[in-house]
Amino acid sequence: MAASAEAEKVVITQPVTFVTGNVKKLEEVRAIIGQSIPLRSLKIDLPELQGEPDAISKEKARLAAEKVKGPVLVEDTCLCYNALKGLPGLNNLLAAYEDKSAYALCTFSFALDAESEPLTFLEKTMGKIVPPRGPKDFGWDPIFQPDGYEQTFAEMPKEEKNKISHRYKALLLVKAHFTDSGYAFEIDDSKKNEQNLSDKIKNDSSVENEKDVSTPNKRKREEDDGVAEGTEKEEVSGKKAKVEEK
Ligand SMILES: O=c1[nH]c(=O)c2ncn([C@@H]3O[C@H](COP(=O)(O)OP(=O)(O)OP(=O)(O)O)[C@@H](O)[C@H]3O)c2[nH]1
Ligand SMILES: [Mg+2]
Repeated sequence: MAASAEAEKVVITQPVTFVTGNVKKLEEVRAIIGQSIPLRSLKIDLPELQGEPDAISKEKARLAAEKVKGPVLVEDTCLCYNALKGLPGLNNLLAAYEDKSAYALCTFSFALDAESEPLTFLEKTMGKIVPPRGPKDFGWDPIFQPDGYEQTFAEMPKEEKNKISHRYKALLLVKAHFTDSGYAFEIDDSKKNEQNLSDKIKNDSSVENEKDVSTPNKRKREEDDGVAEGTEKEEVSGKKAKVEEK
């Protein structure tokens, strides 16, 4: 168990593990959260789930908490087109529609442990789809221009995107929850400097490296997102990995 209830406060004895395979996301989450929540990261394979964003996110958090055996944060983001009734879709599908408005939807879920009901935090940033402008190193950033701005997310300095993005707004809710919840982090000195859970990962089959089980499409997306093989060694070391038992 990562946490135990004590009168009003909940003691958390290990950093929150942000489970993601996306290095660009991780960079932004780290920049936005700063030192406000003790955080480490882990890339593990979780099934691609179908359904409503909050239900998908909760289930993803539950599965992640089972594997990590401690508090986890997970995130899913999609670009939703109003012309397609909020459905995520491909950019060229939108060419047939006059309405280019869209929103970036970001859903975080936090689970204290595998037994606790995950909490979900959802936010959006409104904007429109434009022909690509700016660096192409993060997903759809070049084609999304937020309302009130002349630049696409890709053209903006990172600090600017991180002040207005879907991810920033959703993380504000996460941070507010941590402030209000009475969580008390009491982390061993040995765990304090642990940036990535991979520091503690050993060879085993219970947590697979995502790269081993990627489908070709997922691998293509990972390459687009800059997390293809060899670019994220600090996140997961070894072919197969296991979270060390507490
Ligand atoms: O231009 C972008 N700006 C963003 O701010 C952003 N956030 C996510 N994405 C992309 O949307 C797809 C599904 O995202 P997604 O939430 O399923 O992520 P993922 O599967 O890559 O990682 P994870 O689920 O392991 O955390 C992936 O291609 C992500 O790269 C973004 N693209
Ligand atoms: Mg995903």
